[in-house]
Amino acid sequence: MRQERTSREAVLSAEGIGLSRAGVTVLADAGLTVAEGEVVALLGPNGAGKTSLVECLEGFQRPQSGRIEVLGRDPWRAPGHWRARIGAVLQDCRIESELTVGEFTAMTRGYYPDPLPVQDVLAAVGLEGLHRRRVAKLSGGERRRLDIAMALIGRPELVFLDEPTTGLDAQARRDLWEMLRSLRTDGVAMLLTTHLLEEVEALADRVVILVRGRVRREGTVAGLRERSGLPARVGFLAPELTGGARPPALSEAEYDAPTGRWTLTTHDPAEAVQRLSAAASREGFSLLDLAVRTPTFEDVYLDLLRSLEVAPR
Ligand SMILES: Nc1ncnc2c1ncn2[C@@H]1O[C@H](COP(=O)(O)OP(=O)(O)OP(=O)(O)O)[C@@H](O)[C@H]1O
Repeated sequence: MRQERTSREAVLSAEGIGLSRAGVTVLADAGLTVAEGEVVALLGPNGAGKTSLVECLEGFQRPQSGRIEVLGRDPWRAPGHWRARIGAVLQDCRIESELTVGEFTAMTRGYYPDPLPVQDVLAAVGLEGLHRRRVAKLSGGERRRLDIAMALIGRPELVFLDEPTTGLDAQARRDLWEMLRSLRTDGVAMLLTTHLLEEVEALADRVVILVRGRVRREGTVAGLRERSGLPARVGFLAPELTGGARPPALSEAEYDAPTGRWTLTTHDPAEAVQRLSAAASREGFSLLDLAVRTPTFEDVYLDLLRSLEVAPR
């Protein structure tokens, strides 16, 4: 497997991680690295072992085998001041408290040696107007923003983000991505676990794909897309052609009778469009609503999973 590496210093590295629970192999020889200022997305189907791997990296689970180093320490044995250098947005951390947002934030600041000012951290997640609101009264999306604020309040060098934008509306999600990108520019490393492939495209420098406890693919979004070899699709309407007798240029095209739409599958969409235009003027048919659809990262990921799930380990 080709790996795209960075020359920046690794803040997190793990190799050969093996973990079994109740006689079930959850992780087998899993490993990954995250460098300073790098966002790595950990992807995989439900039950692949993502949360278990992240819990090992956070020091909440102890693997039976392998080596982990996070900010220079083994997370399982690391002291309390190590934890203050790390932020975590857990899948289900929904804070419950009778305190107000401002009081809760001020209290959390007390756990860190050099925390952000209350106003700054609340403004960063768009909660500055809710300073006096009780935490228990926040909406789902507002609580998620508070989870994120608490993960960032200690100026972490590394942040674990487990489905960070769950429950956020479209604008809040985009605002959070923007904020995470600026943290990355400041050198903060992030390990992102998500099922939202749009989020991966927006944030991740590198993607690690875990299937049945093993890392099966690693690379950039662009690199994985390039290696996928998936074709593009060129679609159009040609009202003069009803799918019966077809010009030679459309011999390989699919025709969908209900919509009247033709689709050509090709690895060279520019050439296909040129060939179609030439055929259309030669044979006298129109090319309406012409659209070229290149594979999305979701197409690439699903295709990869299909090939990995059927392939032997
Ligand atoms: N304590 C445990 N006892 C038994 N099985 C466990 C235990 N913890 C995890 N597992 C199993 O290990 C596998 C990996 O679980 P994990 O939660 O790490 O997956 P995941 O990739 O995070 O899944 P999801 O995307 O659904 O959150 C699952 O099949 C799960 O049932």
